[in-house]
Amino acid sequence: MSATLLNGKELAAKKREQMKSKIEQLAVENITPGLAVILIGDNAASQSYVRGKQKACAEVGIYSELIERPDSITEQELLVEIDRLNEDPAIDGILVQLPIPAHISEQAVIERIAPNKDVDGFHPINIGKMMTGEKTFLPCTPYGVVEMLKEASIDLEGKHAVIVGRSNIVGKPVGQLLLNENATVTYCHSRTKDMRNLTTQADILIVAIGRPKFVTAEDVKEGAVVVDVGINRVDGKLCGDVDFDGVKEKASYLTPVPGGVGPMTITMLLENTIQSAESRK
Ligand SMILES: Nc1nc2c(c(=O)[nH]1)N[C@@H](CN(C=O)c1ccc(C(=O)N[C@@H](CCC(=O)O)C(=O)O)cc1)CN2
Repeated sequence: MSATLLNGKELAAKKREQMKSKIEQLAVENITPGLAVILIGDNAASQSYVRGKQKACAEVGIYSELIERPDSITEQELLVEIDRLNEDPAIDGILVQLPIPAHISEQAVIERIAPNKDVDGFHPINIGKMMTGEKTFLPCTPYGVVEMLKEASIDLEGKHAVIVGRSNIVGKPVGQLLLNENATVTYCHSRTKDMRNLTTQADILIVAIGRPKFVTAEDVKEGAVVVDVGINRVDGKLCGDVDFDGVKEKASYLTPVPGGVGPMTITMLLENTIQSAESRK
């Protein structure tokens, strides 16, 4: 069997097209959604993701503001910047591009963003709401993963979802979102013993461990749905956390890298920003 590819690039384009009409509706009420992106330092990947966010905003009609600061910025200076944006009525969403320098507390920064402008969905209040199934801003990558599964009409009810990775921005929340969809969820991580015994039981395998080609065909059950959240650069080429060529012969569905989950991350950020602007009404 060769897996059907879950094309995130195509779904992202379709969703962005649909967003344009929502934004036109908001314009009738004199509302232009606004997103502020804070970029610290000169990490090349972060610069590229931020450029992607700005380009996507322009494409659908979201006003975006880029605040660039050097690595030497203090935590206090950054918090003051966030306070200013929290008060700015033209800004519906604020995000600080991660990672940030080690001398700044990531948690302090996340918690300073007003929960009603936290379009990354990282604030503890929004995480709590996600856990209880209340409407809130969902973290963009996990949100994108679930949207891709739904678009392909993949039934999640009662399915065994195994998550490889436990980061705060992907692993933990994607498990929670799948639990909210009535999947049975198991988490694996770097300290898990006999991981293959768990991954081979997965109907749905989500891989976000940050190691190139970590999951191979031997780790996958025949017919499983495999979602690769990894983005690694090896010898100047992008690859995921899944050995694509081997796993595609065993999985029923598989996300490619690039062109899978990545483009959905930015698209769900746009969705959250529009959702925030709609609450101005
Ligand atoms: N504040 C945040 N920081 C980070 C997040 C986040 O959601 N919020 N996620 C990642 C980076 N990220 C968005 O910020 C992101 C990653 C990947 C892509 C993407 O489109 N990837 C492409 C490949 C692009 C390439 O050539 O490198 C793909 O997979 O097809 C978009 C956004 C960490 N930081």
